[in-house]
Amino acid sequence: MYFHALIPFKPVNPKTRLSCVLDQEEREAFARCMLDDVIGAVLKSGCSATLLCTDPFEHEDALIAVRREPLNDAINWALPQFHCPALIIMADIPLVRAGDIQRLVSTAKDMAIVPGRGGGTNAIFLKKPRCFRADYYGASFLDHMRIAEECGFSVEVIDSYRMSTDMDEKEDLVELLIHGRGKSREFLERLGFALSIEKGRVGVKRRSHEETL
Ligand SMILES: Nc1nc2c(ncn2[C@@H]2O[C@H](COP(=O)(O)OP(=O)(O)OP(=O)(O)O)[C@@H](O)[C@H]2O)c(=O)[nH]1
Ligand SMILES: C[C@H](OP(=O)(O)O)C(=O)O
Repeated sequence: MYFHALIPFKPVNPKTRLSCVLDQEEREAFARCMLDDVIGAVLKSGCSATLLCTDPFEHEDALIAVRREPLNDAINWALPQFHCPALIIMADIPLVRAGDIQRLVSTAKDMAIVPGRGGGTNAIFLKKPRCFRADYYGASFLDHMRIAEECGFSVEVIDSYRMSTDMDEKEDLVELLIHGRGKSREFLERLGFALSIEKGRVGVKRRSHEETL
């Protein structure tokens, strides 16, 4: 079935938690590459994409709505306008594939939710979006489960490595370098990022800087 994906996107000064390894221009380019990977998976899954952007932005494969208010206010402005099921999916999950999205939108429950690592929420599929309210930040997964209960929704929690892995901190880049197939992995490699395999957990290093991050 055909669904509409709402993708919040912050094109200006995004991903500040990656400032230790990427400057602002690089973070903006990285965010665009991740967005391209996510939009690619969304379209391939048969859904359409609308970006909810904090600033003016253009994308040949998506509709754009510019909403300057904070994330939750922007989503909660959009949700009541849906008269059909809707998918909210974050732009920083570049490992996502079309099959993952198809699994999400084919849930038999009223809502399917994908937790993000560290307490967040990376995707929510809502059969009745007008009844729901977004509450991102903090332990948003728990907050969204509570709101679903208040709405009387049945819920499927989707266990998906690829959709749960968002690129928030430098350690997350390890997953992208190992499992990524799209533009964002290529982008990191072009900047000189590579795995740093020493003892303990695998890390990343940026070869151009000759330093282990
Ligand atoms: N519309 C909208 N989208 C946002 C906003 N803040 C973040 N996003 C998007 O929401 C998703 C998850 O956001 P975060 O992981 O917090 O990304 P971020 O704010 O760029 O990263 P940090 O600066 O490191 O917190 C990404 O798709 C962002 O592009 C906002 O204020 N408005
Ligand atoms: C928006 C926020 O993202 P995180 O900071 O957890 O990546 C959340 O998922 O609630």
